[in-house]
Amino acid sequence: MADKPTKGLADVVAASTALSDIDGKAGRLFYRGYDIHDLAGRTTFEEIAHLLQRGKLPTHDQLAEYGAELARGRSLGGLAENNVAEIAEKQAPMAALRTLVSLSAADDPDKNSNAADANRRKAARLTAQQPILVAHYHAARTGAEIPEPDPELGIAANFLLQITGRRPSPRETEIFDACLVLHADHTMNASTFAARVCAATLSDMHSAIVAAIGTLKGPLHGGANEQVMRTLEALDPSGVAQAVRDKLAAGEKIMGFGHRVYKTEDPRATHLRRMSRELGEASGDDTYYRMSKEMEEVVFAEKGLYPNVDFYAATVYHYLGIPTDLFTPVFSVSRMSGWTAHVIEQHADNRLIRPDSEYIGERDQKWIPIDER
Ligand SMILES: CC(=O)SCCNC(=O)CCNC(=O)[C@H](O)C(C)(C)COP(=O)(O)OP(=O)(O)OC[C@H]1O[C@@H](n2cnc3c(N)ncnc32)[C@H](O)[C@@H]1OP(=O)(O)O
Ligand SMILES: O=C([O-])CC(=O)C(=O)O
Repeated sequence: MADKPTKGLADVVAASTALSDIDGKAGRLFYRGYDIHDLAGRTTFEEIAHLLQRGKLPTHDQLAEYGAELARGRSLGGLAENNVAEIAEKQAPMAALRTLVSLSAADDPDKNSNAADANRRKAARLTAQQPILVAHYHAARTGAEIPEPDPELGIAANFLLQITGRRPSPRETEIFDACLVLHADHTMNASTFAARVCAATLSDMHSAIVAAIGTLKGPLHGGANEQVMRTLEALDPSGVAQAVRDKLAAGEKIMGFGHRVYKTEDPRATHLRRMSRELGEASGDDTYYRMSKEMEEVVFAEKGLYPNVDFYAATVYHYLGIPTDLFTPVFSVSRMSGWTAHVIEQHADNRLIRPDSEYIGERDQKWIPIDER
């Protein structure tokens, strides 16, 4: 046993996985051995969810079958559906999703089983339901009519349709699909680790996903994409460089920069930067893209830090018309495919995850009766 803990478990190998792999020095990411650069823009999110949850990139027939399973699985359980309005009144989006997924467990036909086939079915249902939960939440708080999912469209296009009320263009769909592909899995990130710790007690998949959602929510993890947009909105476009230098000088962290594993450019940021630029230019006002580029240059010059996946995702989502407080929920729509695959993997070859701790408190304390303390 190591004598000293590694703060934040940095560099500790906490699990074996066949799902994703990162080369942090070279800036490379693989899903089941496929380079993310070969997948983004060429495969749909549904294909990636199939790859992660079912082990292989699907054939046309397998994809049609999986797509039908997703379509059947997206109806929300009565408990979640009947309570979404009150939840939307009282909870911010990520807290609401945590609650709604917990409620949806009650209506899942496989809720009492961790068997492999039950887990596979639950993984598909959770993946299908997450975008619908976000859309229902958004409709409940805005009072908007939620368009029915179009059976001709995939998860990416249907999500944009339901959130914006407008049918996305083919290029917008392609870009958003690529975003979902890019966020699907990422080795032992904090939310996935939380899911695996929960699953390793032989608790059920919904409980593990609730743990994961609560973990993704934090601004040091998935919550950073929303904070990136809030930072951009608060900055004066003509004073970006100085404002960033001032924040750094004051010891503030700049959201969307830095990563535990990547020591060079995050390969996903390369795609997201390009997409942000394209959408910004197409919108006729690429101010936020240009501000982001300037921030990137200053943060690199001052701290040698690279943008992570959350940085350019923020402006991409903004240009796609997604409300800022739904950016982290969008992350959860994608990462659901990876989380559920990790729960399947954990249950298939399980051992309780229970690390040790270093005791740093007082020792040899003398007990004193309460009246004498
Ligand atoms: C999907 C994702 O989860 S991607 C990450 C999303 N999170 C963010 O964008 C939040 C901002 N970034 C960060 O807080 C960190 O870089 C993390 C959480 C991503 C990684 O954290 P760690 O590996 O623990 O690195 P840690 O926070 O210890 O940073 C190391 C050093 O770099 C500095 N640093 C790291 N990130 C940043 C940042 N974004 N801005 C300014 N300084 C930073 C730290 O202050 C620290 O400096 P010090 O050694 O002088 O104290
Ligand atoms: O891997 C991490 O630490 C954070 C994460 O989820 C990602 O970058 O996608």
